Amino acid sequence: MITVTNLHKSFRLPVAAPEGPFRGFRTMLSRQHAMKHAVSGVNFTIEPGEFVGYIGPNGAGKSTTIKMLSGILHPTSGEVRIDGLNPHRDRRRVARRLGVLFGQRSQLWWDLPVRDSYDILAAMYGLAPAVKAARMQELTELLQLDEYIDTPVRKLSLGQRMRADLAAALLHDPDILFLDEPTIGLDVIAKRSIREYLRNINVAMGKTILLTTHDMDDIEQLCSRVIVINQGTLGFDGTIKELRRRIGLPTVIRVTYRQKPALPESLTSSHQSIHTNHHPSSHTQSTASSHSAESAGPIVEASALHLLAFEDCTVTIACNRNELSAMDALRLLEQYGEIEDVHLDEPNFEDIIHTIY
Ligand SMILES: Nc1ncnc2c1ncn2[C@@H]1O[C@H](COP(=O)(O)OP(=O)(O)OP(=O)(O)O)[C@@H](O)[C@H]1O
Repeated sequence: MITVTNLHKSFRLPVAAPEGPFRGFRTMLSRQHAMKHAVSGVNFTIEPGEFVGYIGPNGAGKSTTIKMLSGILHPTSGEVRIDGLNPHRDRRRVARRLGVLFGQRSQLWWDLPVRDSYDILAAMYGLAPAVKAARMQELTELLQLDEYIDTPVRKLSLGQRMRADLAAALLHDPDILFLDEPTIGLDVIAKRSIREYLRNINVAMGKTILLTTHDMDDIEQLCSRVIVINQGTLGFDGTIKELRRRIGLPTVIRVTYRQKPALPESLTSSHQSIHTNHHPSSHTQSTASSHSAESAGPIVEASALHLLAFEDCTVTIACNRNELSAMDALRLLEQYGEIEDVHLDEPNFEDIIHTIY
């Protein structure tokens, strides 16, 4: 189990010297310093087997937290415990339980064939030859290492390099993985396969995973729970479903009737009154959708059903799922004519995140 209690990390930074010649040099010599509070009072607990997304905008404090969790940085105050151990003080014992992957930096030896990096890492972890062989076999099957195991790391594609790094993080069979942007820069196909591996590592191998990423599809497809950090403090900790509910962005429902429906006054009078941050995805764009996309105002008003557009036989409404289920909304709409086609457009997860950053 991972516990983080009132965690703080501040960096002391020199204050920039006034404009003028040799500014950089004068800043270096300056005795004036300011404190940068990268992480301020963060608390969370992660249970064994969880797959948790740790997200936030650039500079939010994600990497700093991961570095404190893995013992690379010492907290200014507060506490981190990995199965009761302090990652800074018990670094060796914690290192055996942890696998870490930094997507932007490889832990493999650049000029050596991939296989040689695993030999070095196995020696560093003191793995017995039989144990190492068994691990390599398992990882080769899981991550298809065969195709490039004898290739120098510098010659691998980014997708292959990420798989090779993932194997390196798993070689000593840690219980916990910290993954910092494991899909960064990958194309759609490579992203899909890395996600598949990660899901397997979590479900089949039972590893606990903490994942930081800027790719909201990673979070939506992999994580059962999401923790949001912004300017060093936690803004949300819960499931994606709870996050959707909390933000309350509307679901857009587009209904096409067989004939032009007779909408009641109460509904038509709600036309134009909607303000939403909802940006429908491209495949659902319609006149009504672009209407809603253009108005980036406050989150939808309290009333349950709002008319966004009414053109010929097509009616587009927004409904707040906290107040009315999509089924109930459809039952209401059914009263005004025979429905031919229905399209449901859930709030885009990117939009939800956008509202809390
Ligand atoms: N060693 C350091 N010295 C000074 N400031 C630092 C140091 N490391 C991080 N910071 C600052 O702390 C803040 C948090 O940085 P951190 O790298 O944790 O953010 P992040 O959420 O991982 O961002 P990104 O998504 O861009 O990687 C930033 O303002 C950063 O400039």
